[in-house]
Amino acid sequence: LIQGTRWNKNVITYSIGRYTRDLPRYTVDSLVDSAFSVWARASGLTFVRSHTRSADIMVEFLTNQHGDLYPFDGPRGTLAHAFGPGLGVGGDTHFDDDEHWTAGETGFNLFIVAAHEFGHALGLKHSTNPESLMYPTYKSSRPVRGRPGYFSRYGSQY
Ligand SMILES: COc1ccc(S(=O)(=O)[C@H](CC(=O)O)C(F)F)cc1
Ligand SMILES: [Zn+2]
Ligand SMILES: [Zn+2]
Repeated sequence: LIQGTRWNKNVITYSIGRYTRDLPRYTVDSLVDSAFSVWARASGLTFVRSHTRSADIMVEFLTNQHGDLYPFDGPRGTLAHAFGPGLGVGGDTHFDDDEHWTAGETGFNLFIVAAHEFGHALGLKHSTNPESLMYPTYKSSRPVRGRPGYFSRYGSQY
């Protein structure tokens, strides 16, 4: 959402608030951590998990009206949103809990969506390159035999 700025520090804290019931908490923790590590490798920033609401990036699963100007829309449609860097709501990343969140190929893959949203939380806008993590639309890519899978392609890029 409010985008185009950058964090003015290299160590950024994040905290996970409300979880989804679609996945075990430790799975959400690990997918969120992996999504941050994509950007840590790409940017040299350090992301540190905190358990307080004073963290820079609050990560939460929410539905419909949830206290900001961007209510979610039930299943499908908007999957998530993130505010650009800044104090308070800056960096906060919300996932629509009316989606079915998964760690695999069905539903919406939390790692893929989180990695995209955290790009926005770092101030990045969309890319026109369909291969890019910041491409505007979600696609669940089933790795085709012989072609690198979604993850390994990104892995090689960062
Ligand atoms: C690949 O990651 C995403 C793609 C598309 C979305 S979205 O369909 O929720 C998009 C929000 C966004 O680009 O972050 C839409 F405008 F709402 C979120 C994550
Ligand atoms: Zn929100
Ligand atoms: Zn986006």
